Amino acid sequence: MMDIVINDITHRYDQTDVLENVSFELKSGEIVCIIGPSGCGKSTLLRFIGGLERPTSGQVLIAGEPPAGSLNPLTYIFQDFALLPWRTVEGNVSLVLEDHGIRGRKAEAIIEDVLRRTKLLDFRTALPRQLSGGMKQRVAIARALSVNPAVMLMDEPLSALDSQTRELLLDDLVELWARERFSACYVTHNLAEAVRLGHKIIVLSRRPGRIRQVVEIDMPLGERANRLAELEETQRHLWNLMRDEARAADMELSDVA
Ligand SMILES: Nc1ncnc2c1ncn2[C@@H]1O[C@H](COP(=O)(O)OP(=O)(O)OP(=O)(O)O)[C@@H](O)[C@H]1O
Repeated sequence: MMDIVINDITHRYDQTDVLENVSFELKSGEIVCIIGPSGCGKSTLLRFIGGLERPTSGQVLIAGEPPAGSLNPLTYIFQDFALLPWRTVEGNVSLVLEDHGIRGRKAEAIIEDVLRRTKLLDFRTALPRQLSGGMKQRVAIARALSVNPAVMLMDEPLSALDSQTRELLLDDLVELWARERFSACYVTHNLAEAVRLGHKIIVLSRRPGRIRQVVEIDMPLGERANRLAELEETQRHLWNLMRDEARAADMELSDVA
């Protein structure tokens, strides 16, 4: 069980204030979504949580232990899948295991396990170019699961997909969560995704990103697909919070261009 405490993070790059006094908790078994207008610091925040960069002030505190045998407690999943085109599905998964010195029988067992959990067993020898976008992202998810992460750090993982594929993968993620109760910090522009997946939704203001509101949703994840009408109200509330900020951020970006 591993919880993450984001404690009063403030950050600036050169002249740019990016984040201001951001604090929240990511509890084990919870999906926390982060939404906010373009450029408000969502990806930056995720990099701090993953330890890729350090904030100007504030800390990311880790409480508890990652699961036994976790090779990489904080594991990213990106929008662009980041698969090696010349490696098969299983070859792409085995690559991260090789990075951790895991080969042979042990690697095969892990690969088989994660491909089963992501319903990719029949595609193990396929190359990325033979796969749809949705399947590629499933491979990326399988690869992330193979290191037995404590928390998955997901940066717009479904944004490159068309809306039907996105819907299918949302279902997959919900099903996976129902089985495994993984923890995730999930950055998205898509409010519909946030209300389908988030136990907690952190709404950031435009840059410098400050927390405007933390919206908690009690409805079990597994029921949400069938109770969209009830979620619509929350989604509208989120959009009301975001609209002015998004519009202002939009104007700012068009000035620069
Ligand atoms: N390495 C860096 N050096 C300087 N500025 C940076 C760096 N990385 C990000 N920024 C700036 O910090 C701000 C926040 O960027 P970030 O990518 O975290 O925002 P975001 O909310 O994820 O944006 P989007 O929703 O468009 O992906 C932006 O103004 C960006 O230009």
